Amino acid sequence: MGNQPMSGRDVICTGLTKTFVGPPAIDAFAPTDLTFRAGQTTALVGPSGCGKSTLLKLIAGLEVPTQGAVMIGQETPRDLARRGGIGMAFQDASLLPWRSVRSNIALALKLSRQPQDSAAIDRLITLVGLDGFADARPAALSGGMRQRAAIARCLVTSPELILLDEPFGAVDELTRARLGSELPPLWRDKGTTAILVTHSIAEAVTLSDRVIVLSPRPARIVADITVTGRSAAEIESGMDAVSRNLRAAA
Ligand SMILES: Nc1ncnc2c1ncn2[C@@H]1O[C@H](COP(=O)(O)OP(=O)(O)OP(=O)(O)O)[C@@H](O)[C@H]1O
Repeated sequence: MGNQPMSGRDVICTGLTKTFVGPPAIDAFAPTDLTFRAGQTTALVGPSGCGKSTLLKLIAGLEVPTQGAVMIGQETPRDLARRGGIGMAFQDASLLPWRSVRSNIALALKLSRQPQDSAAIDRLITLVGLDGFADARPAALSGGMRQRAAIARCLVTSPELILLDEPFGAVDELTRARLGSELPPLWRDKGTTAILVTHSIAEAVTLSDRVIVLSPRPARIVADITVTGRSAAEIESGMDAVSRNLRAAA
């Protein structure tokens, strides 16, 4: 958490499509225009297999669109990722198995050419509830602990854009609730743009400013819901709108 984030810019998807050539050939999306606003947290929800993770990977620069483009200002995702501007925590956590938790997090700083900041690393390790496991290797952690280490790794560089795929999928309910309330302010306060994929309607609404509901594959946007606030009534009304639209799209 050493550096200030790069100035926030919208993430703009224009005419995006993705077809996996197969066999079988799979159209993951209908042509999609979508702008993720700088500094906002947006959740993507939709039925299993509709293309949420594919969209996240296109925005990460890990997949190449069949048509269309993703741009962040004048930069492609690959440009931004190359200079450490994208933090990712994907389902498989992808920590380096031979490195400890601390050293995996430190590596993210090194790769984005930022100074090592052991106090910031320790603070994040505490925040994600991994005190006592800083020197443990990933194999000695549970799936949920690995996910939390990946989230700490993704936040340590203060990237302009963070991408979270089922960030709390393997985490128990209590930890999920704690992380859900303690982590988002960390990126919100820095003006970070965040995009997350989740199957949990409650998680989508409580973590985000906006929820995009996608149809079954090939995914198209069926609803774009603004979460108006964090009061119980506002959260419930957001959850109601998301679940109504999910049912209607099914
Ligand atoms: N590398 C790939 N090669 C071929 N097909 C793929 C590939 N990645 C994803 N797909 C297909 O694209 C479709 C969308 O997959 P994706 O993982 O994006 O869905 P999702 O909405 O994230 O699903 P879930 O909610 O189950 O994680 C699926 O039919 C999947 O089989």
